[in-house]
Amino acid sequence: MKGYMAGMKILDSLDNGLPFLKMHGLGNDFVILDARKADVPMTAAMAQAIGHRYFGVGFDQLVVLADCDDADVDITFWNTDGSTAGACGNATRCVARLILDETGKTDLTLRTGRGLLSVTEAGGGLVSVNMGQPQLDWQDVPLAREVDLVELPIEGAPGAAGMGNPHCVFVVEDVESLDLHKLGPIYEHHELYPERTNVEFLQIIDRNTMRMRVWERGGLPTLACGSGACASAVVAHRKGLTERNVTIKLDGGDLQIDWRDDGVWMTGPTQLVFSGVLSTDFLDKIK
Ligand SMILES: N[C@@H](CCC[C@H](N)C(=O)O)C(=O)O
Repeated sequence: MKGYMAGMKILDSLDNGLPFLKMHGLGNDFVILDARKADVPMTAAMAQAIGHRYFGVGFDQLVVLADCDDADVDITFWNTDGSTAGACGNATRCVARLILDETGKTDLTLRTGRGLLSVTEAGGGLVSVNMGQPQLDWQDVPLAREVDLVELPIEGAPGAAGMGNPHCVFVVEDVESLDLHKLGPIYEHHELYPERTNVEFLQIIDRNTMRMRVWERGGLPTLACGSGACASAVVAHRKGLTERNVTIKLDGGDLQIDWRDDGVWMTGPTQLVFSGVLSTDFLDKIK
């Protein structure tokens, strides 16, 4: 420990602590741990403890980076309830920004639970990620049984799509008036979704623009959800409401989504906020 904190005994536990980065993509915020050089064992209980906004650092998702043979980096996503997710679009962009800067490359391949994702530097501080083709078979979302994915047998006839994680997408008249804390948990735990689901509410502005609010699986509304924006663009297009290329206006800002022949491309900004160190004292207590 250097500088004015040198000699403060309690701060010794930072010297051998665990470094992390705090980033966000449109206010969807992440703690990023780098397990490429040193092992970072993670458990559901540790993720919950680090994610606590008062007793920990706080995040919407915890992201662990690891080495792998077939991509620039392997990424695992944890939710605040200690569950893991196969996809997280905003965190994928944030990690992409780190690796683009670290390597000096303009194109990357990232491994996530969804498989290999292509990334490209989009200029102006933006990053584009190909989130892959949407999963449009009921078993892949997954849903509990075979139903019409464009009009689910749920009041309001939402649509379903998988992006490596499940999504339930409602189209509504007035998205601002919705009480996400009331509605979110009802649909997150709907019996049609055996692995629970992320829940998106869309208001169509025109054929290339939508407003979206989200309740994420894991039990919280977030300011943005990249995979949710991709799933929403897919559902809205399949319902005949929008073109394949849309601007999605989220609470934290705008994402560009383009459903092309090779997959759903998502383009948006990222922000590195700060770096820190989890103290050994804290880590000993949460292990
Ligand atoms: N914020 C994310 C999605 C994170 C995972 C999600 N909560 C899940 O459990 O599937 C995004 O930007 O995609």
